[in-house]
Amino acid sequence: MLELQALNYAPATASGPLLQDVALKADIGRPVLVAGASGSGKTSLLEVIAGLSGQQRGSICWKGQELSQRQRRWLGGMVFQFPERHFLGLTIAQELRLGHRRLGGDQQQAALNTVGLANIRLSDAPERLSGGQQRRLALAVQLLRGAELLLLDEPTAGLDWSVRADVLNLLSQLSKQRVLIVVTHEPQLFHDWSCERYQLRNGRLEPVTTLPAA
Ligand SMILES: Nc1ncnc2c1ncn2[C@@H]1O[C@H](COP(=O)(O)OP(=O)(O)OP(=O)(O)O)[C@@H](O)[C@H]1O
Repeated sequence: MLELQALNYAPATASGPLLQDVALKADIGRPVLVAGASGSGKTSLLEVIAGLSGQQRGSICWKGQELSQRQRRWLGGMVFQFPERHFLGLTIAQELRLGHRRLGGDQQQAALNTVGLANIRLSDAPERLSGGQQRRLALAVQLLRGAELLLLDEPTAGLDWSVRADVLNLLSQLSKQRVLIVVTHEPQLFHDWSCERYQLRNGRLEPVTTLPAA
């Protein structure tokens, strides 16, 4: 459903290519996990897929059609590692309405329930939520937008183990109906996750069959 071919990304401000000859396929029901050390290019990869950056070479196709950078911005539901840098709403309710302008109370509550935020106060500022809750809120906005492609940057970073398990369960559930790509520097946390696994090293992506040691 999503297919990247021979992707090269080399912004003018970098001394060399950040992504080189990247190929990847992702489909509904089969989430993709990309592991990589800090600086290997994980966020750059998601940003190019989401149309926040443009590649120099290669193609990104969705359902067999090549997409422009602008079309990718529309398609991709990016959940940043630090969503608080991207919040626009002054309250949680306003933030949710970015995903759906005429949002009814039931839809709002359903989205919050889905991401495990059933009991938060909608009149609070999004910044009052914990880091893990902020990522869930950002995810709820993308679900309300109806994003068919979810791109998650380090969804487990900085969470304690019990919350991590909830996040992994949530991602598994979401991947049954959407194409999902997760990048992480802690792939060991995903050891029993059913997914396609890749390793990113210095901008080069390789499929992996065994996980690196924890
Ligand atoms: N626009 C840019 N211009 C120059 N260098 C960049 C640009 N974007 C990213 N880089 C550099 O490219 C490398 C890869 O960055 P990227 O953020 O994609 O890595 P990452 O794997 O997500 O790292 P981390 O896990 O630390 O967030 C880093 O060395 C970064 O400083």
